[in-house]
Amino acid sequence: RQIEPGFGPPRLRSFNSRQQAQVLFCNRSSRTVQPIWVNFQGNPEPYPVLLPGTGRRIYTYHGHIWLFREVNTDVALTVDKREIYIAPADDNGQQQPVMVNICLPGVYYGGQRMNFNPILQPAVFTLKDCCLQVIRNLVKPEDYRKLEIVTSLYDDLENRPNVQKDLQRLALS
Ligand SMILES: CC(=O)N[C@@H](C)C(=S)N1C[C@H](O)C[C@H]1C(=S)NCc1ccc(-c2scnc2C)cc1
Repeated sequence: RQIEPGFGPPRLRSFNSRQQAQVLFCNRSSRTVQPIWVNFQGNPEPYPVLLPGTGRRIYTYHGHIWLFREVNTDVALTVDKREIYIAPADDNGQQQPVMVNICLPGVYYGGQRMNFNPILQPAVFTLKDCCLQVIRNLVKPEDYRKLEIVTSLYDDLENRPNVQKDLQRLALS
């Protein structure tokens, strides 16, 4: 990826292909998922949420970039083990939609081993990440430092998932 001189860091952005693609967003997780479209300027645009276990047939375009987050917490979900999803070119106009299986990290839903009770699949967060998510849900940020825990965990709690931070990281990867 060549870095354009003087235009700041590279940005991940959707390609304006105008080639329509029909996909099926499938929320195979126990969380409420917010699809986020990375627009042509590289800015994240949130779309309507999908409740746990629901799907929705949507129109997007070849080369458009999506990522999926738990609503309110921004916890990252994955599609085929990846953080971003790029809508595929339409296979010569056969309009059968492409499945987009949105799962918690570490859960893979696809290939031959389709597990038909996907919602029960265990998430693969570390115990620490699970605990940080729970504490962030219970404690207001201004109260984190009242908790009698090792100070390094204050930083971990304050270092909550963030879409902009992840887009910058993904642009460099
Ligand atoms: C020229 C162009 O590409 N414009 C963008 C704004 C368009 S038309 N986009 C960007 C993404 O590729 C999706 C596409 C739009 S806005 N498609 C309509 C649409 C509307 C709602 C949804 C969603 S996502 C979760 N629930 C719904 C209803 C998905 C797609």
